[in-house]
Amino acid sequence: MACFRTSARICRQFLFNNSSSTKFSAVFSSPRWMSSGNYEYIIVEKKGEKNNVGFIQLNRPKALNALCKGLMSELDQAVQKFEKDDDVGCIVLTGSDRAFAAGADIKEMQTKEFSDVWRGNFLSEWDALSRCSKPVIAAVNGFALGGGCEVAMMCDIIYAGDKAQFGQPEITLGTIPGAGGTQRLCKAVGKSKAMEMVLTANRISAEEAEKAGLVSKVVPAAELVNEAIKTAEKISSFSKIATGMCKEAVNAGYEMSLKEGLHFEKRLFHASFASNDRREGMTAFSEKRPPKFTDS
Ligand SMILES: CCCCCCCCCCCCC/C=C/C(=O)SCCNC(=O)CCNC(=O)[C@H](O)C(C)(C)COP(=O)(O)OP(=O)(O)OC[C@H]1O[C@@H](n2cnc3c(N)ncnc32)[C@H](O)[C@@H]1OP(=O)(O)O
Repeated sequence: MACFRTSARICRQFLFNNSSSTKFSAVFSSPRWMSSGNYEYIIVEKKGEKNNVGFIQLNRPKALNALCKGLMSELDQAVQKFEKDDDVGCIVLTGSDRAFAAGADIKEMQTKEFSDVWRGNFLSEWDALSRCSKPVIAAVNGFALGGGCEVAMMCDIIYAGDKAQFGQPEITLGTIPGAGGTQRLCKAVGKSKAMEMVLTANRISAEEAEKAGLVSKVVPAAELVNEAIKTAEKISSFSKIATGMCKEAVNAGYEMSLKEGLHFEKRLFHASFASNDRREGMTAFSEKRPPKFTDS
């Protein structure tokens, strides 16, 4: 509500100063005004004692956070906004108690034809999440199915509430996962479990997901978001250059041979010696005081 009052005040002030209608329409059509926190499908806030955690909550409860075009485009916008925000060191992405996201919007996809998705390269534009240089924690309660599970796997860490369920049920719809479900899932849980999940549409529980390596922590559902924010605050307290390098090195390991990955890691380690934060971190240790990381 506060953000709406601010926007309204800005508009009143602008209108007072600029009476011409062309300028009026410029204000209401300007992307900045539209993306000043007025989202239809998500809630976007900064959280943590130092306001250094970017918090995005999928908020389309009537459709169990089904990933429609509007939601995915708002999610893309919000991730890009936090990517550029120097105060934010880590992002938390969550849904509702009942659903993180029950998949891509089936009703929206139902009428699409092959030529639409092929020529339009459907889904290719929504990659801000997987390209984000800052760590992203998925806090999953309830259903993470299809595209919902895929979005969670685009994140760097998955925390699950104890009632969470993960699955790739696309085969029940006569299709297959289309945003990493056959690729990232395989790397996370191994071929056999991944193949079983995509071929049978069987869901796995939070405990099974943790046992299989898809999830790094299971907590009581009610504590999930706070636990994720706590971890995000800790990550945000470190050097943003070092956390970005850690994320890049781990993800590069997915794509490279061990030899290439070790080389890439070593070169990033060497590069960290060019940062003020590395100098500050090692000096603070020797002087027995907490470091003050300032690189952004
Ligand atoms: C930075 C940008 C990032 C973006 C990333 C982009 C990529 C990611 C997205 C693209 C992925 C492409 C490939 C993926 C494809 C899919 O995901 S296909 C869908 C896979 N999911 C499913 O098959 C699950 C479908 N839902 C269900 O099986 C059930 O709803 C349920 C989850 C088991 C819950 O059942 P129940 O408790 O009985 O509730 P319902 O009555 O079924 O549902 C409540 C309402 O929600 C609607 N709904 C649920 N899921 C969807 C959905 N996937 N799409 C659209 N709508 C859905 C459901 O229809 C109900 O609504 P009403 O009918 O209006 O009451």
